[in-house]
Amino acid sequence: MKLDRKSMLLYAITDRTWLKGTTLASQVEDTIKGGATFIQLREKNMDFDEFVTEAKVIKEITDKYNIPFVINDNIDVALAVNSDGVHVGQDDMNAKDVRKLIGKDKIIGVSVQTVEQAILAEQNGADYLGVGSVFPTSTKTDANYVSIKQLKEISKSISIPIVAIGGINENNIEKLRESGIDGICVISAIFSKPDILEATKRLRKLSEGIVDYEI
Ligand SMILES: Cc1ncc(COP(=O)(O)OP(=O)(O)O)c(N)n1
Ligand SMILES: Cc1nc(C(=O)O)sc1CCOP(=O)(O)O
Repeated sequence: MKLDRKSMLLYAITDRTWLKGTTLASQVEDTIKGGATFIQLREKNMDFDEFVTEAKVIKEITDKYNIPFVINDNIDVALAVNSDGVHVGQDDMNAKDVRKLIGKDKIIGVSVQTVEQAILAEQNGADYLGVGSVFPTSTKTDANYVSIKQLKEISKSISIPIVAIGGINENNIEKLRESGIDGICVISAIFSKPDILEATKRLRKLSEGIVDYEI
């Protein structure tokens, strides 16, 4: 799948913390109906078989709506379900080695916190970058803070699309205007909400207002 910059607009990462009797699949479908443009399946405590089973279910939904779907960290799961790609962090395999495993047509996203990491990730063949944490977050306890100034420097230093991540919500998204990002990436601002579809709709409208390309 070729990555369209506009598909970065509202990037949702899954989290089962707030399932509240429903399924992750129905939550993912709600967020897509509300306007999410990209889905990442992030599972930190799941064995391979269960992860693959879950990923297949989510992929059916993202395929139905033609939304890019990547797997967090686990390249074997990405290969097993033929996801559109993978997202890796600084402590994971680098993009060059990931590319050798998943092939030239897949999407590789890389998390970065510095200009140096961003330039290297682009040189290594990353298709997009996730930059954060731009605000305090309780979703990822080991996240490193990246200022808006650093975010702007990173966006100026590379030509691949970037999303900001970490603690972004309806009240602070405006601070990301003119930071050079192609979209926002959120977990709790969508999945912790009682009405995921409506929360996504509001974030979608707000994210359309802060990016500098035509929707
Ligand atoms: C789009 C996006 N950006 C950043 C991250 C964080 O990735 P990483 O640093 O590997 O941390 P974990 O998500 O693995 O805890 C991400 N997942 N997605
Ligand atoms: C998964 C993740 N990565 C981050 C990074 O800084 O790289 S922050 C983060 C958590 C994002 O969740 P929320 O939108 O609930 O703050």
